[in-house]
Amino acid sequence: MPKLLYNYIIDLKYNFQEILIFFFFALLLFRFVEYLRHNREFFKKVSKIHGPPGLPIIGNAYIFLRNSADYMKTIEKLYYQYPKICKIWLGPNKTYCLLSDPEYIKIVLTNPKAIDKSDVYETITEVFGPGILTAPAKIWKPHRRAISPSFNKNILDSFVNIFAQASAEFVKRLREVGNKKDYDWSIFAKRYSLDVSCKTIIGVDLNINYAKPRGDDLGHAIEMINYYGTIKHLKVWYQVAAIYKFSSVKRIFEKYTKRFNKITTLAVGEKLHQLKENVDAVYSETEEKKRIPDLLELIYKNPIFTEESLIYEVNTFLAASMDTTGMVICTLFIMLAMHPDIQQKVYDEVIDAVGLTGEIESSNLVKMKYTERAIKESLRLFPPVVTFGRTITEDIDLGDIIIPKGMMAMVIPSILHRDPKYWKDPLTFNPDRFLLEEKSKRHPCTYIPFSYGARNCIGKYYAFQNLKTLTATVIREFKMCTSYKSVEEIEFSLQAVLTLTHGVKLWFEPRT
Ligand code: HEM
Repeated sequence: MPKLLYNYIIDLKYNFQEILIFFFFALLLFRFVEYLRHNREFFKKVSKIHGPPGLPIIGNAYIFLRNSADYMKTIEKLYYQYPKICKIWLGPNKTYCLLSDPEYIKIVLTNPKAIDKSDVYETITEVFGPGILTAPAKIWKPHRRAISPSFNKNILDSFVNIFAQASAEFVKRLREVGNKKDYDWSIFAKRYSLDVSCKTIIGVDLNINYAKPRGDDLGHAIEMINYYGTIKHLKVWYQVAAIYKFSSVKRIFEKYTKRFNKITTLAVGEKLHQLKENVDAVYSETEEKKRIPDLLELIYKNPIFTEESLIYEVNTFLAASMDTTGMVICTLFIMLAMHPDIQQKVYDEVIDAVGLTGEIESSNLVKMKYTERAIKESLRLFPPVVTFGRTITEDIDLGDIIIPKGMMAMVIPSILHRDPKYWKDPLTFNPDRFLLEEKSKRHPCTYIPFSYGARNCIGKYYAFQNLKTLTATVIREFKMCTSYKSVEEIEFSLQAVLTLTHGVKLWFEPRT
């Protein structure tokens, strides 16, 4: 090839590359300008909400390029730096407002324009399907209506028997390993919680393994899903589909998602088969009295549910109850261990209500008012659901400011519950904050461990009955001890459910 022609082709090739690059950036700029023009109204409204200055395209994402323990500190800083409401940009389609004013929180959480969940729940939906925790408003409404009657007081009180039996198993295990100081009690507590959930929700015993927690598939799968789901969400680079697609995080996450779904699909399928076979079963009066129908049995006949949607709901209940309740068990026991005087009061109340060996029933749980206040105070300092969010589907007027349609509202109970503006000596563990006369002095949205409004936690009463039963069973036989000295020492990180950074430093000494 003559040299001249060769040079000409090389030049053309490079020019062609330059032209391509030029067009690529021109297109990007054009799309960005179009995006700004199209969303002019939105940006105008958003600009009235204060927040940290953002960079073009990535907004405030640069602030969060750290690990999840630092995320909490960064968000806390923003919470106090921009009072009442703070705007946070995490890219062109991710505009959040962090709400810290209780009245704003109430307006949003009770607003029909804020029923849909925010993008924080995408990963949970991927795993568990659109159960009522994550479902969009049009599925959520009829499903919640159909499920709610099964969460009535009588039915949940009938579960106390199951909680008491499982608590006795828990205590049996404590007798064997309770004095171990380096034992991972969070796994143990979560196994207890999963065990009772399987028995009350699907009515099956999946042989949740207390003795060898890591060997049990279902519980381990949920933990892995939580862990890798959080990594996926918090590490900004995994938001780039191409990076996530080829990552080991995706591979492991999918492996455990499959494992979890295989187990629950099988269990629900078998249970539905059994229910359909026994549909005409007639029970004698005494049998009927003894029978404790599980939640699946109570809802499966409703025609709005398909077998697939029942699996989604069961998945949701298992996931929503295991880690939350498990974590409260740990933080409540740590708090009691750290405050021997309060532990003694709970012990005295339990002995008054049920004696040293009496059976625990719903009728004596009602008497445990101080224990209930201790659980509430523990939920104040350590709300297991660290954050929750809503997508705003129409503009919401907060009185002095508007949250525009398309924004996502976030609430962080773990920060709100320690805000000195609403809580005197916020880091002091004091169950008497929940005496009626004290409670009536506060705005209802200064304390929201179970959220607020139509999409609040459906399992709140269930959780209290369960926690009271377990606490009463354990405290009758053991003194709870911890090496934590103060609330300040107990750090936690921002995962789907609160996780203690330095572990659960608990052990149990038999009462003699
Ligand atoms: C102490 C334990 C618990 C805490 C702190 C807790 C907390 C919460 C919170 C904060 C929400 C709202 C999340 C949001 O707004 O996005 C929620 C929703 C939910 N929780 Fe719980 N939960 C607990 C136990 C349970 C239990 C035991 C069950 C089931 C047996 C359960 C089932 C649900 C369900 C199904 C939802 C979704 C409700 C809806 O959107 O209609 N939770 N929970």
